[in-house]
Amino acid sequence: MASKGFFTKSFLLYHRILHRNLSIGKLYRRTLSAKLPRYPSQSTSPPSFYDISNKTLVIDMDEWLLKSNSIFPYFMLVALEGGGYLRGLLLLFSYLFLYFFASEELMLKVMVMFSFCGMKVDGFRLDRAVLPKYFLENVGLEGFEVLKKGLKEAKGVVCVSRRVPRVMVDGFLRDYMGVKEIMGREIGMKYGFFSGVLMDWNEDKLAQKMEDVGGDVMAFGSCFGKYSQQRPFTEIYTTTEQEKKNWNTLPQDMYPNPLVFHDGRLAFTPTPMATLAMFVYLPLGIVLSVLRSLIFGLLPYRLSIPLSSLTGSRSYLVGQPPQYKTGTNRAGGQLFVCNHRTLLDPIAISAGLNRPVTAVTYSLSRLSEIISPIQTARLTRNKEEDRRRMSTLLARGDLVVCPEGTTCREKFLLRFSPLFAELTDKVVPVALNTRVDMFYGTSTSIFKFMDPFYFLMNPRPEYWVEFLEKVPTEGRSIDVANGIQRKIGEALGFELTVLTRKDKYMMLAGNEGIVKA
Ligand SMILES: O=P(O)(O)OC[C@H](O)CO
Repeated sequence: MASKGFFTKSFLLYHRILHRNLSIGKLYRRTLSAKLPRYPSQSTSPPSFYDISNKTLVIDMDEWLLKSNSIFPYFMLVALEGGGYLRGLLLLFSYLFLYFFASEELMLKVMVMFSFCGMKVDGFRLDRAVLPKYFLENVGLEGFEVLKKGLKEAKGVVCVSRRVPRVMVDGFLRDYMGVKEIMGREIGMKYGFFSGVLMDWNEDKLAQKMEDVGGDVMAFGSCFGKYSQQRPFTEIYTTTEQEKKNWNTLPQDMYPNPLVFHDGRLAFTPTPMATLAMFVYLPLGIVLSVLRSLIFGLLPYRLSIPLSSLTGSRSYLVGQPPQYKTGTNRAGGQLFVCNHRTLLDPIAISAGLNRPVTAVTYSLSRLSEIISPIQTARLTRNKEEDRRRMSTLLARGDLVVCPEGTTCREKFLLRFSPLFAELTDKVVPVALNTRVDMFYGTSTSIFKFMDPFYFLMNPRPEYWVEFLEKVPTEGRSIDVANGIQRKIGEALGFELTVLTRKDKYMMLAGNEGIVKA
């Protein structure tokens, strides 16, 4: 009897909490939007946005900066990239289940729980390595203009994330938007792990922060309760999701800091439906990946290229591959110098030439070496030793070198290490590009050996190979290397940088990317 009473009470309590979450949460949002003045979406700047030198801007990231209010994809990225497929699947099912009856707050708490519970705090880098790309792709130009003006002219700018926890937005706001004052909800931690419990929003902390920064406060996106009651804001601007649909997306060339590096396997925004589609496709993707690996590993190119195109992959050869001819070089073979998109670059070049080549690498897993259809040789990062190894290989036949030393996913070229220019009289620059639609075939994680399989797991992976005019290697090797970087950059329309492998690994993985020889 007692237990029956207990269950009845528990059920009623559960029902009351659910009902409160369900109705109050939604009502609050409606009242909030209805009360506040709207920022007309067709206007390029808010009405009295002239002199803001004595003002503090409080910008709600979710409501004002981002175009779409849907935050599920960011949690799915954390779950999949930080936890794995099982965690992703749990998050997806719980979301789909709760979608029809839970309040926004309840959904948020569940998403945080499934994405973070048990994840290590130390070394959590998803906010810097993975999430910024997706936030950037969702920034509305109109909202961004306000932030940009604020950062340039206002007394202070505080960016607030009321829904997405601070630990997820910090890297994006700090590294890519240039915001220094960031406030968001915290996630509980215990013994160095995230507990997955989402803490309540701390209005007092925000009020204190605004007091510290000083000046009149202008709010964008949402009203900030306590503070505005004590000291009314000078202006409040809000907008609706419907209005934001008409906003423009921030173009890539307007990113305050360019997105050169990012990590993570997913190459699409994991909305609930897109994630579901990926899970359904996954078994077929694995079969395709194995099949394509076997095709390229066992068959000659004249058969493997048409056969793999039957499986959906595409390769394009632009320009005429150089004729097989030795003599002009001091060494025996030709030296092909390419930009680096994936581990499969040398194979793509070999297929374009329709003859075997040797590839030099810095960090190839044993598995990749074993299954590689072309010969590979390791470099050591010791200049003299690498020069000796490359010269020996070049004397034996054609050699492919990727002087960037690491892959780059975006339209940028990293610094070209000049050692290759000291080996031979002429080199053949090769411009490479790839396209993936579901998974990236590169990573900085410990599962790097899976990189080529992920590339081949895409429904329609694509490779472009363009052989450029031979270039003489006269003059200083660094000038030759820069000249070839420029030529490849022009061919691809990519931007040149002086960034290195070390820069990439420091940013994405927190190490220098050094692999034992
Ligand atoms: O895995 P990445 O992107 O560091 O590139 C690996 C290169 O192939 C090293 O030679």
